[in-house]
Amino acid sequence: MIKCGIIGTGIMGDLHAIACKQYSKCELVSVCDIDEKRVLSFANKYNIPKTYLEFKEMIKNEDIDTVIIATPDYLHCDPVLAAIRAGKNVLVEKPMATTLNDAQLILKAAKDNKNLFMVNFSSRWIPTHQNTKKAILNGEVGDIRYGHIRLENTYYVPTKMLSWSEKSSPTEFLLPHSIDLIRWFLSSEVTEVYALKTDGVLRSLGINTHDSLQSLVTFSTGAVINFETSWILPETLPYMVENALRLVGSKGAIYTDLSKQCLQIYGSQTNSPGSFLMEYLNGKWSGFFFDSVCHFFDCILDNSQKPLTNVYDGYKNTEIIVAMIKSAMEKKSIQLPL
Ligand SMILES: NC(=O)C1=CN([C@@H]2O[C@H](COP(=O)(O)OP(=O)(O)OC[C@H]3O[C@@H](n4cnc5c(N)ncnc54)[C@H](OP(=O)(O)O)[C@@H]3O)[C@@H](O)[C@H]2O)C=CC1
Ligand SMILES: O=C1CO[C@H](CO)[C@@H](O)[C@@H]1O
Repeated sequence: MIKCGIIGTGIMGDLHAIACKQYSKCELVSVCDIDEKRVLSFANKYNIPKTYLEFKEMIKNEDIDTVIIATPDYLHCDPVLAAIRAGKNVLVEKPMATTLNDAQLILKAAKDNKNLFMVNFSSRWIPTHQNTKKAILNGEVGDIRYGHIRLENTYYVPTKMLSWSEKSSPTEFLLPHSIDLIRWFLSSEVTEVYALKTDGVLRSLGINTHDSLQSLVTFSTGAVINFETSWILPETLPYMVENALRLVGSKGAIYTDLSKQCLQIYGSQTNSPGSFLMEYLNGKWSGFFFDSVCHFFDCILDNSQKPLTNVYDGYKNTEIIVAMIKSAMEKKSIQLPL
């Protein structure tokens, strides 16, 4: 039986708790948040016996062997290091870290640890992306030569959903998914990035971060992929996440468009509700986020299974994000590794 503790009781903490509760071999033993009212009501909602306001107190206990970290983007490093050093299995939300220094510390700590470490790059569990990977591996489109991937949010995300948006950015919040997918699809590392960002719309609303970033990224195979992200799509869109890609290979091309999630409802309003992150269907929870968390648990219980994403993926991902932001700030191309 996995004995798990969750750090962070926000939007993602909720989904992790639901996944823990549904996984038959996981017991949700403890939960931590800096907000006392929130942690108590969370524990009450999910029937979790122990609550903490300080993650070090929770982690040092022997009553858990596994820790899930769902704190804001810029607050992953300290709980991750504490959990690794205490010998726990660790699942950390994306991005693994937002600075190269934090990513290096985590890489080193996780390499020295025998327990499981996974970064929740949950997009790899989206069936469309699994099939994209399969098609590339089967050689259906030849070698990927160039392409475009975009992942963007409406204003809702930085202005209403996240209380910490100015301590992150669309680049740090959204591009971890796009970067992880393309590294995975191409089985190749980035050698150079050139990025440009736009600024001003969010800052005029008092949110001190950039609005959008576009980056031309060269991979060691020679492929060049254009990454695009933004936090200023209009809220009148029927969905919150714009999500599409096109990869052109030597023998064909792959197109995906997940923005409308195949469901459009035209009632008094236009609506395209998400239907595959995590949904309660036919009496149980399912969806790609649920599948990625279950995969982590499966790997803990069966050590012949290796997690699909590891600390090195997390490290390279942060390195690329840092390089993109540096490139956009300095208006010059950046060679990798940093
Ligand atoms: N894998 C995926 O598909 C997705 C992953 N994410 C990632 O999940 C992470 C969490 O995002 P989200 O749930 O939206 O954020 P939220 O702000 O909703 O939740 C974060 C929670 O962590 C709490 N917190 C902050 N510092 C600490 C601390 N030191 N100890 C314990 N708790 C703390 C916050 O408290 P307070 O509010 O009081 O500061 C808040 O309750 C982010 O890194 C995000 O990028 C997000 C969306 C999808
Ligand atoms: O990680 C993520 C950030 O939030 C987005 C929604 O705004 C998700 O699409 C994405 O999975």
